[in-house]
Amino acid sequence: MTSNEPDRDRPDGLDWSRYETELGDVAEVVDLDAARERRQRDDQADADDGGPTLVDSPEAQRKPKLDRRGAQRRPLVPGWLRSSAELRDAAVWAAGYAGHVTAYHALRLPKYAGKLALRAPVGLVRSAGRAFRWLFDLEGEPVRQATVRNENAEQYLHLSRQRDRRVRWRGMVALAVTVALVVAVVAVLLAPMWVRWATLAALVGLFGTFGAPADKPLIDRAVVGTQVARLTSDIVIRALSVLGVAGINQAMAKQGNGAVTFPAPITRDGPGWRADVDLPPGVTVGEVMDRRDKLASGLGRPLGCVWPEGNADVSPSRLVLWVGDQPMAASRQPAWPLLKASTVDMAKQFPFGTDPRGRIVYLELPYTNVLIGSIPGYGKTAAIQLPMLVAALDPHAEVWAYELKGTGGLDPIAKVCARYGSGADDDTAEAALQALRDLRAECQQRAAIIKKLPKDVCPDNKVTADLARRIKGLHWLVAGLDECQELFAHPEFGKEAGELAEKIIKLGRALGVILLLATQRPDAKSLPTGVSANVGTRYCLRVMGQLENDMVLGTSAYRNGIRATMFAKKDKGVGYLVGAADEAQIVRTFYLDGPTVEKLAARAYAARESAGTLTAPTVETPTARRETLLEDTLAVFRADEPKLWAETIVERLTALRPDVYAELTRDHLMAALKPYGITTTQVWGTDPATGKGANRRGIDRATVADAVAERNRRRGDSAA
Ligand SMILES: Nc1ncnc2c1ncn2[C@@H]1O[C@H](COP(=O)(O)OP(=O)(O)OP(=O)(O)O)[C@@H](O)[C@H]1O
Repeated sequence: MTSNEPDRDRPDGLDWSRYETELGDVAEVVDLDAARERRQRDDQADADDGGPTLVDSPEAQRKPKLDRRGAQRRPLVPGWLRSSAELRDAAVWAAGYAGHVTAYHALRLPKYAGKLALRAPVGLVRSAGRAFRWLFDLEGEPVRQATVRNENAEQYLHLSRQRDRRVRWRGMVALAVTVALVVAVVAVLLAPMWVRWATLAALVGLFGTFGAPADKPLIDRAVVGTQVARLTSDIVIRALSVLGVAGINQAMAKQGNGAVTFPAPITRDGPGWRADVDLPPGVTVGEVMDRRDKLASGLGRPLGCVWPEGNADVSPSRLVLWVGDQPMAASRQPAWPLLKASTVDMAKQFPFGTDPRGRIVYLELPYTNVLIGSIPGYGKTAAIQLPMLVAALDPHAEVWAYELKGTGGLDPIAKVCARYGSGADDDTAEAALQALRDLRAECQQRAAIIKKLPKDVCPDNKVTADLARRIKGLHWLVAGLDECQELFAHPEFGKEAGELAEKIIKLGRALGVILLLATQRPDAKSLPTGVSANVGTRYCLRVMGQLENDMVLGTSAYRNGIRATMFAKKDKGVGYLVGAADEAQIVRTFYLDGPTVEKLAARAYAARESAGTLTAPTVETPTARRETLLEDTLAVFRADEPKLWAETIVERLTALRPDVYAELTRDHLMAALKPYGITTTQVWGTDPATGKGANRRGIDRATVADAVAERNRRRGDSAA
């Protein structure tokens, strides 16, 4: 054996003879054929005794073939050109942009003209100077001087001759130009006045341009664009490496940047960049989505620009990363395409929002139910309002709405609702429960109607768009319950409401009854599992935990990487939409402010009026009633009555003005007084019929008196 110790006995420290002997022992002459045979025998023996065998067949080791049948075909025409709404939006943008730039510069024309006039003398002198240098070939002067300094007579002579030749023919050209100029000047002087002015303007423009300082452009910038960094594979890999995902880090430690692969080129996709990424084996897209903020930090972009999504059809580790030029919440959203519509066909899909790439996302109401959830203040009411407005704009659809928080979020559409209730009190909850009971009964009636229809009219045993329009009792019926947790978690009505809602969701779908639910508390108590498990379309805005996420979006949604927990504080109106398409989509709803909703509701009201489908609105009060209601309500209180039951007020009002208040009900009264800030309280009183005392909904006289005073004050202000 060799040793690392040097030989102490020899002067050079090496025992050569020992090394030779050792080498002789190990080195042998190999017979190649014999060795090959031996190896084959050994392999066979290994296989026979269960030793290592080759497990990958030659086919398996070959590079995978491109599966042309299963390959995804790229669209011939880009998406924005295929969608008329997006095309219109792009055209409107282009026209608006061109219009802005034109108007901007048109306004500044006098400024540009003044600048040109100031710069023209400098331009004239510069042009004359250039002409002079050209005429006398002054560019060659330094070279000629150099030949003089070097005393190179032959070279100097050659250059001088060349210069003389040049100056001669350039002189002739200059003479011709001068003559032409003189003729032109005379012609202009003899021409009409406008030609003279036009020539002067052209000359000022020409010399003004020549006279411009290099660092001061003539025209101002009409638009200031922001530079957006390109997304490259290096940037994506760097961002993934800082996420702190153990699987990515380990794979990168072994394979370097090759641990993350890109199955398709990084491309521009809408107003942003799209990167398809294959994460290292064992890493799921969910792990990346959980760290969206770190990803954004690694990419160096605002959080609202970074939208990681999964493509579970390919693999749980296929990440589709879209990085927008602008944060989604800040980017301009097109106007709701139905803003100008006077009527809508509810059977057709309607625009619900836009995805991060700015494309419109559609939702279909028939044959589905909708569940919307989020923590408070992230856009549930705004989201539920859209399908309700669509239903309202279809004059043949019936709309019921209950808003159980009492903030009046759905008040603007109240007048087109066949049933409406708003309040955080037991009465409104009871009214909503009654509505569910009636919906359940409605489902049974509809089932009976459908059963009687001949097969050729109703082959699928379900309400179709045609049947909804033609057959009495089969029209679309859309019922919305905003803040439905108040009903489902109600100690008295909750259980029954949950059971009814589940039945309606299961049955109503095919019968033209569509339930829309919005909740800010998606937990087991406030959202019965039977309801959350059966809803077809789900929209989840920001939530804080996995449980709420899965209650709204469906079991395993969180595990599959569909996580509404990743939405940040600024992502108002942004949520995951599941059930509207094959894939879960990130959608920002179209936001309509109060006055816009009022306008649309007024249009829906008019459409219903002309179609004759206005079902006795519960809130609408005749003009006469609206004018006098406050004073009349105050008048029916006797001086010794600080509070009265609502039904007593209704009785007295009807007695006071039978023509105006003949059809007034307790709910009408409440709804009509609500805009004045008058709400109900529990009032103790005695029932004149039975003589028994009871606690019922009533009104405080002082609040009515305050409302009258406030209204009079406002009228006084506006008159002044
Ligand atoms: N699509 C949207 N785009 C932009 N902002 C939105 C959008 N939707 C909602 N918002 C903003 O979020 C605010 C809250 O919306 P909304 O009242 O619908 O929330 P909510 O979840 O119903 O609240 P709460 O639970 O308190 O009733 C709105 O006032 C609006 O400023």
